Amino acid sequence: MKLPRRFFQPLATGAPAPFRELPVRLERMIHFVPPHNDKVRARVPELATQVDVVLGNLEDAVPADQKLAARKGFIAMARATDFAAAGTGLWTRINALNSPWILDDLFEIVTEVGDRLDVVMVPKVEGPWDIHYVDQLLAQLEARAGVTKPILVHAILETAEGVANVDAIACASPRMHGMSLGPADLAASRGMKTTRVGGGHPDYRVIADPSPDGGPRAHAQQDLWHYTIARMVDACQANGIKAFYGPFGDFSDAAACEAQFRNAFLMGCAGAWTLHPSQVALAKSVFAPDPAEVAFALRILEAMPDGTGAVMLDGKMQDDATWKQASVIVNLARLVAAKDPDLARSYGLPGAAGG
Ligand SMILES: CC(C)(COP(=O)(O)OP(=O)(O)OC[C@H]1O[C@@H](n2cnc3c(N)ncnc32)[C@H](O)[C@@H]1OP(=O)(O)O)[C@@H](O)C(=O)NCCC(=O)NCCSC(=O)C[C@](C)(O)C(=O)O
Ligand SMILES: [Mg+2]
Repeated sequence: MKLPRRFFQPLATGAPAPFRELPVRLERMIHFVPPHNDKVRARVPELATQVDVVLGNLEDAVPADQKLAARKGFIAMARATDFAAAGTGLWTRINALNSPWILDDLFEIVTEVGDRLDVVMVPKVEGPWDIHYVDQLLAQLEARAGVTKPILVHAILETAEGVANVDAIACASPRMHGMSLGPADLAASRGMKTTRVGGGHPDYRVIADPSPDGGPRAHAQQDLWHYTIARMVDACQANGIKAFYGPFGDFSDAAACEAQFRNAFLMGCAGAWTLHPSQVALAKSVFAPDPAEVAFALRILEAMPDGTGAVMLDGKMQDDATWKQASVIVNLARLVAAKDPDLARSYGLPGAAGG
């Protein structure tokens, strides 16, 4: 273990000092763009005004013979749009650490557009050693390219070993931005018997006891991802970083996507991935608090100005702990309101222009 005093020191001479606190940003959706696809890439300037994060994907879903085109396409799209001015994050998902592409992914991207890049998403992270490797390499490349803002690292939790090491991954470096669930690779790694990208399975359920009359037995489908999301959220929140639900692959089933996103939101996740334009509106509506919840949370804060004591609101006891829950909701609502004038109005909170 590194000594605490050395934790925040840059890992290369000339590299920027790591952030002490994560920049506070609204990240309801991480929108995946295939950068080798010229048609989709042409839409990026418009997308940048509609989503919170644009991610250029270099890893799975990019054919092996298109890997170099995807990397070049990402560099071109990073240059073509001023994401920072739009208040939109620019991320890339690099290839896996054991692949033939990762070194050039990082070398070329940090050298060419490192000053525009907010976060590098690292797939198939198995343990803190993977984060240490990327951390050191990024510091060397930042120093060489003269990058002044530290590039953050986001891990995908998508192997059984990664889940076993989730706590150590979350605190492996001050560069850690957060983590996302990778349900497809995780299913394969665990030997789960599914063929889906996220979401539930009709056979994963509990059923009621047989009834004496032999009638049909009630049953309820359970959430295959509950355990992993809970572990991920605890590991992330304990270390002051953010947890995200990952992808939902059935674009035709908006209701199931919404339910999975909402469970993750209620459990503590900050956002989810959007792989198709149809999922953007879903993520926007799910990962912002409900106006009625915000109104009630504001009443709690108002009723307990210093956050201590016990009061009754509508027959419900409020105390220091519900005040903290209310603060989580109101702080998120303020972040959303600053970006979304319609929601600002429905929350009764000041928007970007202060009105
Ligand atoms: C699946 C695909 C090929 C279907 O693309 P399509 O063109 O066949 O679909 P469409 O329904 O016909 O598309 C409608 C329109 O939207 C456009 N479009 C379509 N997608 C996008 C997009 N993302 N962003 C912006 N625009 C998009 C598309 O170009 C088209 O435009 P048009 O109306 O002008 O013709 C396409 O949606 C796509 O490439 N999406 C991203 C896929 C991806 O990144 N997958 C990897 C992440 S999931 C993962 O890796 C797992 C994980 C974590 O690792 C683990 O669990 O293990
Ligand atoms: Mg994967």
